[in-house]
Amino acid sequence: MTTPLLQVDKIEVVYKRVITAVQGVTLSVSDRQIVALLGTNGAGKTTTLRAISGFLGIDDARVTEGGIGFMGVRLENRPPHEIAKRGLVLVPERDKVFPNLTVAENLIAPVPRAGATEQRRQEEIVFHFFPRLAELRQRIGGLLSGGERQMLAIAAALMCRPRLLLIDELSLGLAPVVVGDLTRRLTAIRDELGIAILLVEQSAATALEIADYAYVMENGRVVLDGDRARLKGHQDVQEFYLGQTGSARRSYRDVKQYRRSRRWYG
Ligand SMILES: Nc1ncnc2c1ncn2[C@@H]1O[C@H](COP(=O)(O)OP(=O)(O)OP(=O)(O)O)[C@@H](O)[C@H]1O
Repeated sequence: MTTPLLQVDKIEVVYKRVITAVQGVTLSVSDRQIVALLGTNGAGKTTTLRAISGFLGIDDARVTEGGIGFMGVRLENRPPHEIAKRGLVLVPERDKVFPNLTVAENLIAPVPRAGATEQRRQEEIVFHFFPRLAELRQRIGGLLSGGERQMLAIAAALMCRPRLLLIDELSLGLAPVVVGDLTRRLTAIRDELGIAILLVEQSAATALEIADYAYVMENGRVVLDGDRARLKGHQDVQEFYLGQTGSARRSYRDVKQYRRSRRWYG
């Protein structure tokens, strides 16, 4: 069996020394794989992504148990710039682009020390996947639509030549047609550049369109995982995350508690 690119092993994350947000989370991403992290509000998805990308410190949080390995190197509690330098780049949920910089300036902002030739070469690659951004080169970030902003954020991350792209909430606030367009481009980026992607999503329907494998989190733990086919066919996922209700209406809580006790103890 090949070693995964990213291996998160039983991590616990604690905010402000008292609030445990993530407990015993184990997940892995292999080379060229698209993996989704699903779950409702407060499940611990963003915290997990921040733990992987090193952005816990700004919220006074730490990985207090377990470990995070990336290409054989332990990265838990390392600073974000060190993690990014190793090829693990985050597209955050908020503050994705610099509103006062143009698209072109936003693109070179993450790689200020790269030479002009290298910057142009990377820009060409980025414009191949997002031709719309080439048309918008001189537009300032603050005037872009939500979809264009998401494109620019992914493009700026690509300028750093990542091995693994971490995307927090790809679809949030975007129209389905825009999301469909973005997911097709992400698949192309994976196929053509061989970049692996870890995607945090509240919309299971979006994530399961493109993910090879997915984990479902609840209350800081992974409660379910499997390949796309398994999760799409799983009754809990269909009912509570894909919104396909069965004939008998049951309460979310009752069904979940019954299933979970069956899964864990039965
Ligand atoms: N800065 C913080 N300080 C204290 N607790 C926090 C902080 N950020 C998140 N938490 C707590 O950690 C838990 C997990 O939150 P997290 O944001 O990781 O969930 P999520 O699955 O990403 O949800 P959402 O989709 O709403 O962002 C929640 O209980 C939340 O209250």
